[in-house]
Amino acid sequence: MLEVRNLTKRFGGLVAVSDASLDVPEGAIVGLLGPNGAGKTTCFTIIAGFTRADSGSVRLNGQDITGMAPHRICGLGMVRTFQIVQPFAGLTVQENIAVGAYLRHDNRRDAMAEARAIGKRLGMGAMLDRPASSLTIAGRKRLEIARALATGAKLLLLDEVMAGLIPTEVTEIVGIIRQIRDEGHTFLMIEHVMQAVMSLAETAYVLNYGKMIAQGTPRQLVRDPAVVEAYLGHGAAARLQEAEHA
Ligand SMILES: Nc1ncnc2c1ncn2[C@@H]1O[C@H](COP(=O)(O)OP(=O)(O)OP(=O)(O)O)[C@@H](O)[C@H]1O
Repeated sequence: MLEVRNLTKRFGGLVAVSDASLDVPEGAIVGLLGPNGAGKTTCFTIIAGFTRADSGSVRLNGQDITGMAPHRICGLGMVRTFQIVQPFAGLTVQENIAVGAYLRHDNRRDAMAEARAIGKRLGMGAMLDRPASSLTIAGRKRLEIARALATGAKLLLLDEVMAGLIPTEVTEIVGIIRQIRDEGHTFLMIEHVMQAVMSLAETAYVLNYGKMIAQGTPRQLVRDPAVVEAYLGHGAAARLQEAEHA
């Protein structure tokens, strides 16, 4: 469904993303992992059309969307969420979700009806008429997913939707993502919460200093010495093995 090939993005002298490629098959949940500053969010901003890459290409359902504007990409069925969730504080939760729905509905009544249905599906029924400013972090993360879903996009790029949540809230969002996938959606997700990655992603990619250093099942990746060293530093894999055998 999504084919990303050889993306490179420089900020001055810093190569934030370097020749990175990945694939997301339809119906999959794919993880994008890596330590802080590895280039994950920059990859998302390029894929979703918010930044232009210096080189490389992005194809969605076979169509070349490289350099296309975010709203056009969204219209073709792919949308991203943001790590720092910023709802329209003066609008209700339902009105915030409706902002996404206006992409495919040109009148308020239909957009609001769609927003209500999606909010209920995501367990937000009791919050719909409250101002978005009253939501907890967990509520805001749900709202972010709801707003993305309301656009009608089938491929969702989730940027750290579990960050800042307590374990029971993580479990709830994991359940919601699984439910949305079963209803016919596909996910590429940046995630640091390993409990969520382990239980959701069938496959994941690991970025380090902008380069894709590994791909595999989450279980394979946590045992991959290159991945362990990317997170814990040079020599960490050997030290961990020694400690295990001591
Ligand atoms: N607009 C920008 N201008 C200059 N440097 C940038 C810009 N955006 C990102 N960077 C740099 O590019 C590198 C990759 O950043 P990015 O936010 O993509 O990493 P990340 O893997 O998403 O990190 P995190 O897990 O901390 O969110 C970092 O060194 C960052 O400081």
